[in-house]
Amino acid sequence: MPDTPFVPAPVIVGDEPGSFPHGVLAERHPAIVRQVRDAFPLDPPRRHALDALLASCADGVVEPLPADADPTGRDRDRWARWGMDAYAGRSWYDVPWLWAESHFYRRLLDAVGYFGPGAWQGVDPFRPAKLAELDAPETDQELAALEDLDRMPADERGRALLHGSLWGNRADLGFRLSDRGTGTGDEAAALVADDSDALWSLLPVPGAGTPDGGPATLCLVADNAGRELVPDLLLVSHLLAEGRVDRAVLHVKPYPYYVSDATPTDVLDALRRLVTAGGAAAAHGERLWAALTDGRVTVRAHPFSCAPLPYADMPGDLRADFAAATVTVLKGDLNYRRLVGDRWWPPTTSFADVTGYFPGAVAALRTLKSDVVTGLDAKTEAALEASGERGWRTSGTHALVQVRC
Ligand SMILES: O=P(O)(O)OC[C@@]1(O)O[C@H](CO)[C@@H](O)[C@@H]1O
Repeated sequence: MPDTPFVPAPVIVGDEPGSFPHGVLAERHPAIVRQVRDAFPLDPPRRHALDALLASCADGVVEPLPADADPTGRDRDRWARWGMDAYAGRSWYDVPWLWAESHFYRRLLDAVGYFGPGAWQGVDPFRPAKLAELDAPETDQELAALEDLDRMPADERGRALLHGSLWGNRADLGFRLSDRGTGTGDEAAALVADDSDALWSLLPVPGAGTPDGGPATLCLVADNAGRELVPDLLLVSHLLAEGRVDRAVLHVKPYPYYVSDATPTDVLDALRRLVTAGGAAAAHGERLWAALTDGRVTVRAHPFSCAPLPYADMPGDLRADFAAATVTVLKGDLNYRRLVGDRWWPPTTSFADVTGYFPGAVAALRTLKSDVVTGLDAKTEAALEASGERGWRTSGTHALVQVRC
C-alpha cells in the first residue's frame, strides 16, 4: 500500500445537467417507467402509481417506501438501514447517484405491485424484454458458434469464453468477437485494462490444488440476464469441465433490478435455453444442470445484492462468502461501481487500493457504461482522452479485466 494517505474521491451525484448521471435520472428513468407502463395491462391504481413515479423523476424527491412496501416489512427495515431516513425528502439529484438509481428501481417495483399483495405480486416488470432477448435469433447464432469453440484447445477456448463473458456485458456474446481467443481482434484495442493472465493464474490447473488445500471455488457476482448470463454460465461450465474450479457460487439479484439484472428465474430461463439448444450448448446446459443438482454450483440471491450501497458496506455473511472463494468475479458496470465506490476517482487510482477492503482475491469484468474508472495506466488514460472519443467511459465500447490478488 502506498504511504501516501488514501483519500476517497468525491461521491458521484447526478446534480449537473448535461452529465451522464443527470441524464440517467432525468431521461433514462422516465423512459423505463413508460416502457413498463406500455408492456403491461396494469389496472388504474398501478398506472397511477407509475404516473406518480414518472412525475417524481423530473423534479421530485426521494420518498420513503409506503407502509405496505412489502408484506413482511423486512425490506422497509433494510432500506431504513441503507439510508432511507437520511435521503427521504431530498431531490433525486442531490443524493448519491448510486443510491438514487437503486431507490428508483425499488419504487418502480412498488408501483407495479411486485411486492404485492395482488395479482402482480412477484411478476418481473422487465421479463418481456428479458425473454425477447433470450429468444432472439442472434442468440441462436451465438450458441451455434460454440461448436467451433469446442474444437479449440482448452486454453484458447477458455480465453474465448472469458471474452464472451466480458463482452456479454454489452449484451453481445463476445466469443464471436475474439479472434480465435487470442485477443488480437478489435476487442483487444477496446480493453483499457487487461489482467486476464492474473485471473487465470488464480484458477488452479487440474491437480495443482489451492493454497489452502480446499476446493477451488469461484464466486461469480452476475449482472444482466439473457445474453450476458448465458456466456457467464458457459464460462462456469468450462471451468468446471476443465477442473479449473471445483465449485461455483452464482450470486444473482433477489428481485428485478436495473432493468436486466439476473434473478433466480432468469438463471432457470438461461439454463433451459442452453439445454434445449442442442449441440455444444446443450452439453454445457446439462453439465450445469447436474452441477446444480449435486451442489457443485449453488445460486445465491442475497438482499445486499439489491442494496443502494458500495460493497465496502457489505454485511458479514456476504463478506464470509467472498472470503471463502478462490476468487470472486464481479460482472458488469453497476457491480464495478459498487466494488470500487461510485466516486470521481482519477482513472489512474490503483484498483488494488480501492478494493483493498474486499475479502479474498477479486476480479472485475466490465464494459464501461458509466463515468467511474480506476486502475488505468497514465499512457492509456492519455490516449483515451486524446482519442476524441468523448463516450469512452459510458458508451460500452471499452472494457476492462482487473484483478486484485
Ligand atoms: O451493470 P450493467 O448492466 O453493466 O450497467 C448498468 C448501468 O451502467 O446502466 C446504467 C446507465 O449506464 C448505470 O446506472 C448502470 O451502472
